[in-house]
Amino acid sequence: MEARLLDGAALARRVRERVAGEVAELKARGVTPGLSVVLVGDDPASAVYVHHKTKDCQEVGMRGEQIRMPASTSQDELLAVVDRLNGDPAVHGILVQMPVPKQIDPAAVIARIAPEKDVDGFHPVNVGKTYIGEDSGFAPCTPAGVMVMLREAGVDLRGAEVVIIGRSNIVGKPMAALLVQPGVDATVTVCHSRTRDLAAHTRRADVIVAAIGRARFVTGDMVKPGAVVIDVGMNRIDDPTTKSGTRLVGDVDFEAVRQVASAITPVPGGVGPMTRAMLLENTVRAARRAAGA
Ligand SMILES: Nc1nc2c(c(=O)[nH]1)N[C@@H](CN(C=O)c1ccc(C(=O)N[C@@H](CCC(=O)O)C(=O)O)cc1)CN2
Repeated sequence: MEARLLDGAALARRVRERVAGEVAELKARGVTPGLSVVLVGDDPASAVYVHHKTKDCQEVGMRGEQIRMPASTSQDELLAVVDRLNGDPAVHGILVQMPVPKQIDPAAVIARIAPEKDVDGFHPVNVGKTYIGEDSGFAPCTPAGVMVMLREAGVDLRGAEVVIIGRSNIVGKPMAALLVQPGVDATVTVCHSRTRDLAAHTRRADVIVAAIGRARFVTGDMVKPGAVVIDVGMNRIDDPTTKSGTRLVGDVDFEAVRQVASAITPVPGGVGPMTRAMLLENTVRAARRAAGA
């Protein structure tokens, strides 16, 4: 039997509706949640993501601001913008779109964002809070979105074997932190490019989270029948049959794995829309905290 499709786009719509209600309540109290998104350079994919983020804000009634800076921007110039946003009470959330040009150290920029405005959840204070299960911080949007998808799909994580492929600071590591929290109680293995016999790990997984950044890396024979497969990958590959000549695929060989798994997320339309929705949720939470609500 083919796997159930976990529709991230539909779930993200529901999250946005809920956030819109929360925004309306805050506005009635005189607070308009505001997100400032900073894009340095002109990477076309990043420009599209930033445009979507500010548009999402406006659609739920929040203030969404886009700050574009040239690719030649120095680290000090970017830090000065972050400082200004840190001090602006109308800005509740700050996000610097990654990647930044090579003359800028991303860690220095992330560390400069006020933790209470770091709606990306990348600041060391928020990383620490995510690890110790302290919910006064912000969890990074992609793993937070995956947690909501698993919960809404009714996946029982207690004692489940979860194998994460990828150890990035944005996805793999925080994903592991969220899954092992008491109350979630998954048993987590984090695999990466140096893992020996990676398929031996994935084949015993009840849940696989693929976030390695390699197109169609997870093949059907790597998946235990009935496993739940979450695809975080976003890889653009050549496809002469499309108008653009390219196509977006995940880290999972979707057609093969859907024959084996019990549930699977598509790319596009899976984890990506939930990442955007969780950013709205973190921003409204930041505004609520700033208002003392
Ligand atoms: N500061 C940050 N930078 C980056 C992050 C991040 O969370 N914070 N994540 C990624 C990019 N990203 C958000 O910024 C992101 C990318 C794509 C999607 C998405 O919805 N994708 C769609 C497909 C889009 C397409 O067709 O190209 C989907 O999966 O359906 C959401 C968020 C790196 N940088």
